[in-house]
Order: sequence, then structure tokens, then C-alpha cells
Amino acid sequence: MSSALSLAVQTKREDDLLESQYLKGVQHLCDSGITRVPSKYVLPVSERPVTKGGEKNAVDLNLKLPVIDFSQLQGPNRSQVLKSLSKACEEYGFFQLTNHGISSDVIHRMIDVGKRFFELPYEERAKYMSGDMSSPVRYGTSFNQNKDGVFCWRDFLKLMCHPLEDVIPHWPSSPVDLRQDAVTYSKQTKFLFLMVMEAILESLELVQTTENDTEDDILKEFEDGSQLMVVNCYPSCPEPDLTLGMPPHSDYGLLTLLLQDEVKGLQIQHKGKWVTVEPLPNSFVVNVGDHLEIFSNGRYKSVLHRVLVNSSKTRISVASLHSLPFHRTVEPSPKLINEANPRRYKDTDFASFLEYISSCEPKKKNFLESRKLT
Ligand SMILES: O=C(O)CCC(=O)C(=O)O
Ligand SMILES: [Fe+2]
Repeated sequence: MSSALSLAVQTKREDDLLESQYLKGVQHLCDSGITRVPSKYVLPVSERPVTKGGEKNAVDLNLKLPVIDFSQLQGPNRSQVLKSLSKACEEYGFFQLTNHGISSDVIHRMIDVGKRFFELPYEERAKYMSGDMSSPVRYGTSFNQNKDGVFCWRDFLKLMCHPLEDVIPHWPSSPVDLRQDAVTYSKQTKFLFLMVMEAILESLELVQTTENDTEDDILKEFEDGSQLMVVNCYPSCPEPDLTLGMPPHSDYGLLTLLLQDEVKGLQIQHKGKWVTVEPLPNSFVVNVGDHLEIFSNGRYKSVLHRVLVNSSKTRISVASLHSLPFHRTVEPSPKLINEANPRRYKDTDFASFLEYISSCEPKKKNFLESRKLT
């Protein structure tokens, strides 16, 4: 950015920055030394994290999510833990997963290499920019940069992880350790997803510990399912009350395994209020996605969440989104439909989700709402 342009950004809320500058991302904007948030990122008052009357809109409300101890699931307490799991998915749509077996070394390497990717010179990151939603690698900014009227304070690197051997050669070659660290991380999170999903099926009474064909079929499909890894970077922001790192949204898939660094920012909607999820070191925040809400016929909830930014620290998170194979239809499990519990959702698939988000601004729980039978 030229020094004249940089000066203009500093002195007034700049409205005439070219769209092409915003598309280079928030990190790039921050590197130019801005001291105010450009109007492109300023939300209407009603959508800001702090509302006008000074009411903090739950900024102060911290929430201890239900904790599921993964190691306990493997032992004699399994049925008790399954009950807690079921309650968490029904009441919060979120839980923290501890003692999950993924080492802190693997976790720290992933966060660290993700962070170093966003510290690369802009030209290096820009090699991976793509407007193609099906690209195996995509560097970009905001939430849906082609549609967002107001931009979000977030840059991202999206890595498709399935089929792994086919996509790796497309992943960034810099930092040099990114591919190796991301491969290890994606394999381990996939394995964890399968184990948690098996417990979830059991909690929905769709799988018994005894053998059954149908259940095996579902689990095999999960094994062959899609996995998308999203490294999110939320640079520190000079006016964090005016903007959001991510707008309210729900995740499309079955489950998301989210790793956050030690910086707070994630908020979930709980009992009508926005509450902040306290980071718990070495744990995963796991949330129910739209596909699991549909599959469970509404019993497990895909809950709206958003991300706040702050004025002092860059925040990094890594979300691993898992679902069924790309072309597989998602439908309420027939075993969960009966007279008392009629079918609540239309069938859907990943392709129709992509079509939906490319045709409208996904600010609310729009997609899932569009699948509901009235
Ligand atoms: O950064 C976070 O804490 C949340 C990220 C998220 O919601 C997502 O990637 O879908
Ligand atoms: Fe999300």
C-alpha cells in the first residue's frame, strides 16, 4: 500500500479504499499501520458485539461448556458419559473434549505453523487465493468475501483433507513444515471425529455395542466423508467493538472439532444470550453442525456462534469440519422418526449447501432454516 493511502486510512474512516485492497485481507491492512477500522468492516449498530446503550451484550458472560472426558468413554463409565454427551448436544450444541489422545505437541505445532503462514509476506500467501469453492487450498478473507456487504476481521487458509494423498501436493509449500504438521493433525482429528461420531450414534441409540449392518454402513460412510480444515487468523483490531471476526453462523457438517489458542473470542448463543467460551488448554471445542441436526431429526442442535476480536492480541483457531461424502444425501435417520416425532427436515446434500451460500448472504442460520419442514 502506498504511503499516501496508508495516511488516508489513519486519519479518517476510509471509505474510498479500493475493494481490491480489502480482498488482500486483514493482516495486509494491519501491516499498513491503520489506527481505525475502515468503514468496510463497521457493522450496523444492532449487529455490533457491544450494543449502543453500553449493555455489553454478554461480553462479560463466560461459559463453562460441558466437559466430555474422552478417556472415560473408553472405560466402565461409558454409559454415564454418553448421557452427558447427549445432554450437551441437546442443550448447548457444544462441548469441550478433554483427554482425547492427540498430543499437545501435535496441537501446538498446528497452531504454530498456522500462525507462521499468516506471517509470510503477502505475495507468498496470495499464491493460494482462489474463488473456486472446490479448490484443495484457499486463502481468503472475511466470511464470504464475494457476498459480504460488511467484511469480517478474519483471514483464513482452508485445506481440503480428503482424499488426503490427492490434496497434499496442492497445500502451501511454505512454511516448510506446514504440510507435514497439517497431515499429522488432519489424520488424528479424523480418527477422533470417527470415535466421537461412534459415541454420538450410540447416544442416539442408533448403534448398540453389538454388531449391526446398517450401523456399520453409516460408520463406513463417515470414514470416507469430507474433511475441511480451516485455519482462522484474527489480527488484533484497533476498534474491536465495531466489528466481528466471524458473524453469527452455524457449521454445515456433522461435527466441527475446533482448536483455539489461549486468546478468547468464540461466543455461542445460549438461552438467547451471547456467551464467551473459555479456552481450555489442550482441549477441543466440539460442536454439532447442520447435518447432524438434520440426521438426528432436530434432537441435537446446530447452534449459532460468532467470533469477537480484541485490540491487543492476534487470535488463531483451527477448525476441522467433518461430514459425509460430498454427494451423499443427508436425511433424518428413519429410526428417529415416528408418530410422536415426525420428520422435521428435508433431505439435503453438500452441493445444495454450496449453492445456497453462493446465492445469499449467510449471516443467519439461513441454510438450516431452509431445510426445515413447516
Ligand atoms: O475461531 C473460532 O473460534 C470459531 C471458528 C468457526 O466458527 C469456524 O471456523 O466455523
Ligand atoms: Fe463455525
